[in-house]
Amino acid sequence: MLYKLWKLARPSPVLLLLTGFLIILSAVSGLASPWIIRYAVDNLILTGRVHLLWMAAMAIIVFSLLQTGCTFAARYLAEYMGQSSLLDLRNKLYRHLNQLSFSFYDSARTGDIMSRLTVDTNILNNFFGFAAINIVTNSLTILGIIIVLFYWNWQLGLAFLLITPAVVHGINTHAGKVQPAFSRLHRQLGKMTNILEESLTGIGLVKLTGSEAYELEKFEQQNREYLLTTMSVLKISSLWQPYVQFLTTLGIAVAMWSGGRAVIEGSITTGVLIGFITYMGMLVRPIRQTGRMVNVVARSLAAGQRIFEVLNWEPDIKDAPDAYPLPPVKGHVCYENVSFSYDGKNQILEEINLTVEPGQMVALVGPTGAGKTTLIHLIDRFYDPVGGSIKIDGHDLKRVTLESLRRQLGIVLQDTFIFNTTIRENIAYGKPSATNDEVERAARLAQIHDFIISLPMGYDTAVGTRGMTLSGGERQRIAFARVLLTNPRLLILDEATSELDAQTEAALHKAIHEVIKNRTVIIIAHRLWTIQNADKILVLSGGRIVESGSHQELLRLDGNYSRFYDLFLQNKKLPDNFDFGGGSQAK
Ligand SMILES: Nc1ncnc2c1ncn2[C@@H]1O[C@H](COP(=O)(O)OP(=O)(O)OP(=O)(O)O)[C@@H](O)[C@H]1O
Repeated sequence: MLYKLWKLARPSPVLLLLTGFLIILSAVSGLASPWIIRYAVDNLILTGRVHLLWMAAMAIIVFSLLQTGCTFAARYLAEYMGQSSLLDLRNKLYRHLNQLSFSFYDSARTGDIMSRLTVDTNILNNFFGFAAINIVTNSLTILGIIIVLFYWNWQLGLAFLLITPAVVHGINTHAGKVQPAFSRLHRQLGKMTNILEESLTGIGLVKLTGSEAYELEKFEQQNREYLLTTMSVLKISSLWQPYVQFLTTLGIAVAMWSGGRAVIEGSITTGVLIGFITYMGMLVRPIRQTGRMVNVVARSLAAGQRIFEVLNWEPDIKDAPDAYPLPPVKGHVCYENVSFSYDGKNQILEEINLTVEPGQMVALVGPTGAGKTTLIHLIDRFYDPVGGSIKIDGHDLKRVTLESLRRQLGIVLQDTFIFNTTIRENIAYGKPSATNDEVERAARLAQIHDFIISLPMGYDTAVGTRGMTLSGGERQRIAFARVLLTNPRLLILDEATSELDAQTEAALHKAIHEVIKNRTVIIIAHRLWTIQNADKILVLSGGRIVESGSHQELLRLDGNYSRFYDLFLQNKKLPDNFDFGGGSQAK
């Protein structure tokens, strides 16, 4: 995992070398002070050369300044390298998430994904910058101190080494417990973010159903779990600091005892003992920090694992190796024996055969759950059929590039997505280069221009999260304008089912009328107007086409459609639960 993280970071070799050099300089200058103290005690203080003491004091200050400068520069460079890598990583993750198939998001937990992209990358932030530099600096400092101690007096060095097994054992135990604990912590955070994300997205439903208390309880429970998990992590990491403090004090006591005797016996000088004890004191910070860094590394490994999991998710639907761009679409669509299942068990569509000629409008009608939306999501390749094939102008969709296909399709779904930005940007979403005139022309055709200019800020009006400040009819007409701007030859529409007032209904019809002109249109029809004007109507039930023909042909057939149409005339709306005679849904 560490190697994978290293490969991910790909730091610049020049900056890396420079940082390494600065770290070594910082560690060496940090080691200088006790050495100077030893010299000053033995050669200046005990010999009474007071007038030279200022030089020793100055030397300590100079080395300390050097250490400060080098540490600053090394940290800054390491942070710069770390942040640059993270910038790339976040972009890479986001690009990857965009490439994943639509089906992935059917079951994915958005909160969890967001937490991986933000929290986990932020944890790596510590690892690449501050942890990496601390680990290297501390290791060098500890090694340097050990070398100096042995060089001064190997017996005293050995006394120091007495505490080493306890330190190593401590770090090991610490690391073994800390990593799983942090993995638990991250999972818990993902769960909490998920609950938050879902309840805020569905805040309307939460309020309408008076479920605030229920949502609060769910959140509080996860929040409590998070606290418990955090406490278990803190218990492990809090023990570490006092443990190291005790060990080093133990080392100092041993040094005092055996070193003091050595001074009295004359085998070492007073300066050596004082220098030795100063070094021992200096050890507390790097050892303690190394333990803390074990935490950071453990957290980073857990975070890295979750990030690599994202990068390993493969899109189900991607370009074939020999995929070619779909030539400009004329609008001929052909479904040949298409069948589909979401889970490999329940057939949602069976043996669908359908041909749409360029410029035709085909309406799909059928009860809820019949498979209408699924059928149109096979054209945009949100899903691929499990049997049969779909062709546009004779090109099998699996052979053309996704980008060229989707760029040429215009799709307006029932639950239109509106971004939290201005109306202008929402309309220009599929074509950011569009001029103001183009945006306005599209809005006029979609019968929404007059409404937009009646707003105080006109096209620059911000529409709130998911277009909350707009009505359903207005949102849909903005979506029409968005599609008109890209001028697609093939248009797929899912008409709104909701009841609209007469004026909005009329505006929407006029908009649809403009939108469908000179295009091939496949429309999931919920309204009388649309059905009557369709060149062909397909009645879908239980995943099969049970009747097909023009409105008049189907009425003459006097079958399910005509019964359904009579009902429709009475209700002014398609009855969702009408039995079209296609049997029960295949599920
Ligand atoms: N992402 C999915 N994963 C699994 N099953 C799904 C998925 N989407 C839809 N289904 C199931 O597939 C069947 C057909 O759904 P589909 O949305 O295509 O019907 P529809 O005719 O468009 O219905 P409606 O008119 O209510 O929108 C339904 O039984 C539905 O539960």
